[in-house]
Amino acid sequence: STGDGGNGGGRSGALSPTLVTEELQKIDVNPPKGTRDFPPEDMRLRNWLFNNFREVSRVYGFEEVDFPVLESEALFIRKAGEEIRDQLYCFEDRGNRRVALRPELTPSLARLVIQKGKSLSLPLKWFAIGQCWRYERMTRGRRREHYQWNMDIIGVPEVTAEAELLSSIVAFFKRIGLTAADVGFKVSSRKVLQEVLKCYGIPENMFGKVCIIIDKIEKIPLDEMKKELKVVGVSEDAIEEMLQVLSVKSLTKLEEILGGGGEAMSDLKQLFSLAEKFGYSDWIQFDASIVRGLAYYTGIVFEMLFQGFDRGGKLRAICGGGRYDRLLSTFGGDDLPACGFGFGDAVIVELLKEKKLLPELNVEVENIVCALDPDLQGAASRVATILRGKGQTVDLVLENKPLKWVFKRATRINAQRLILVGSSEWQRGMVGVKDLSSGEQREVKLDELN
Ligand SMILES: Nc1ccc(Br)nc1
Repeated sequence: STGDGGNGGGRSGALSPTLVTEELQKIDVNPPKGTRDFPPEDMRLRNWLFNNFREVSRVYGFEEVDFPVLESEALFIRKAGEEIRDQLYCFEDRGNRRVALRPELTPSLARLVIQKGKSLSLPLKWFAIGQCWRYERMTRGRRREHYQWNMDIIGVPEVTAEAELLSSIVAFFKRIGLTAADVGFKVSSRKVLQEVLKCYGIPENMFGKVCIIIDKIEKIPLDEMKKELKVVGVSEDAIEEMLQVLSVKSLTKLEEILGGGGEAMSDLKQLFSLAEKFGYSDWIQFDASIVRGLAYYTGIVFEMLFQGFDRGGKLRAICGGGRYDRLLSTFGGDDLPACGFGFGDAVIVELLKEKKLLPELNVEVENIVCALDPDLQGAASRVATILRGKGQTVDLVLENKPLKWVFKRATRINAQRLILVGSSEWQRGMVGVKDLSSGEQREVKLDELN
């Protein structure tokens, strides 16, 4: 530090009375409610997870992007009643601007695409890993931040985009040891319900309202739900058929109800056919019920959509995504076909714990270098620099410590070799090298050290 020894440098020198008072107040050393620290052992797991996200994104030819965690609040204020709006982590900054910590990444991506406009050559295949926020009353004790991996394809109207994204998530699951027996994807299309509603003359602008009511299917008695649907103008027959469709778990059955001519059926058939070619048919199933939560839980209205789930049925959705062709125009841009998913860092870790698939990630270093007396600290620094120049990891002992302490540290940091810089050896251009697994000890010429 180039601290001037003043109060700011935290070094010796007269402390002003205010600092003395402030210094004495004990601060809360825990992170803010709903947030996490990542000490080394947790950071190793997070890096392992994110490196898998990144490796899949790289192999699929996606480019990494990022955006500010702080955005204008207006980016996330869409239709009223959306859960994401109620939980927005928003405030007024010192310039009296309404800002918010991003609750999701897709609106920022849409903003950047609009900003870049015609300068972008389509299709875009972008990925991001970013921290997202929500402000929930802590009564529910849930987290207020998580990290999300997003992959988005902009400019491809065909179902091939959805198929490609699903393939990338399957590739990720396989990389971390999960199989189709552990997880799957429920796939559907909002067009399924739309076609049913259309048959009964329900206008498309009613879709959101109907979804919100249908989403209560497991929370309120059926006749209560039917009553609410009737209030918004859905007939008894339409309700019966909708409920029948919502329980359908196979494309064949769906075709019997909808007939083969509609867009929903052709989209879904194409997706399932592509899944077979990609080799992940075992991972996906049709499930109209996921359409229920469309209208509000993410704010982005998906056309075709998918949701990764654990087959044990104990956990919340692992990931979710789909097509959102109309998002850009909600921000005043020209619409472009868009498709993407979000994958949080919490549920997947819970699942890996349950499956005993969490990796053993120990700290390890190749060398610990120690001067045997204070006059050789410079020599030890030189040895460390030589090894580091060869790309080796080195923990350099920075203080005059007894050997017992050095061995203890070597064990704790899982060092493979101990390099001892002693006076007589150094005179002869040598250092002591001890292999900490075999115990073998030898002298090595400095210029032969590798
Ligand atoms: N959207 C969102 C943000 C933060 C958390 Br934790 N969960 C969901």
